Amino acid sequence: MTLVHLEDVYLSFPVFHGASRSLKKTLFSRAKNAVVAPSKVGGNMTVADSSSGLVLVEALSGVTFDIHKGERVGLVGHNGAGKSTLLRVLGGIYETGRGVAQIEGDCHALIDPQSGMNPELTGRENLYLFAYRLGLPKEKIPVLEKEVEEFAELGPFFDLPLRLYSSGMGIRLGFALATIPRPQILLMDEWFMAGDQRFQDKARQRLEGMVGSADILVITSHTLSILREWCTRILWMEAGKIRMDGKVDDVLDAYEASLG
Ligand SMILES: Nc1ncnc2c1ncn2[C@@H]1O[C@H](COP(=O)(O)OP(=O)(O)OP(=O)(O)O)[C@@H](O)[C@H]1O
Repeated sequence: MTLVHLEDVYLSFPVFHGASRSLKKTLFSRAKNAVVAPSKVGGNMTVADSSSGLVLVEALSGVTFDIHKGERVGLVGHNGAGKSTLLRVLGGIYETGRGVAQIEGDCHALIDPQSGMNPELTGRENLYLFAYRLGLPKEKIPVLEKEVEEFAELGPFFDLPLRLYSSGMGIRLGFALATIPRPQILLMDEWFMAGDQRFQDKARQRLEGMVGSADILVITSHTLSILREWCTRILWMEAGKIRMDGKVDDVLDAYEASLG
């Protein structure tokens, strides 16, 4: 069974510059519980302990939803609404502070195209490392090697260390590697689609194959046309909470209207 079940999930981050005078002034000038009113950027800030002055940002605040097999869910919301944090909770990268996060099924997160890559190794060696981590059988590697080399189009740079790559070259290789698995639950951050226009077109084709074979997709994006095309359901997040959850056109129309 493939399923995502979140129940009353909370996650806060400590603010290490919480001691700054101007921030304290802002927080303590509010009501007794010192909560900064929801703004159009970031999660709410609270003073967790007034004696130490520990300040927390509430990235997720009482998030509850289920996602079932066959659903393609888009996350929208202002900057700092909690979309990437939610994606990281689903991917098991962050533990929840409170609440239940139940993820049933093999899950793969496309969040940072270069995560897990070693800058001292060549593109080809990074491919071997990636295949080893995935536990792929040895006989599959030559086929993958050809596929990645052709897709990334790095020419002689494929056999040079990653530290010599431009950022776009790093993205090409990272993308080619990260799109090898065929998970049941696919999590995707929009940064993943960076790269030059020609590469984006190729990348899109490759992604479509990956998305098509996944049982569940969760994608964050500020590009609403992508969400309208790829999703069956939208979660609109605001300051760590779900503001609206429903059909693509209903939610995106309301979201667009709120942008003014
Ligand atoms: N590692 C971290 N340490 C401290 N605060 C964090 C951290 N990650 C996120 N936050 C805070 O949590 C809140 C939610 O951030 P998140 O990155 O999830 O937002 P987002 O909706 O993905 O934003 P964007 O659209 O700008 O990418 C923000 O207020 C942010 O400042």
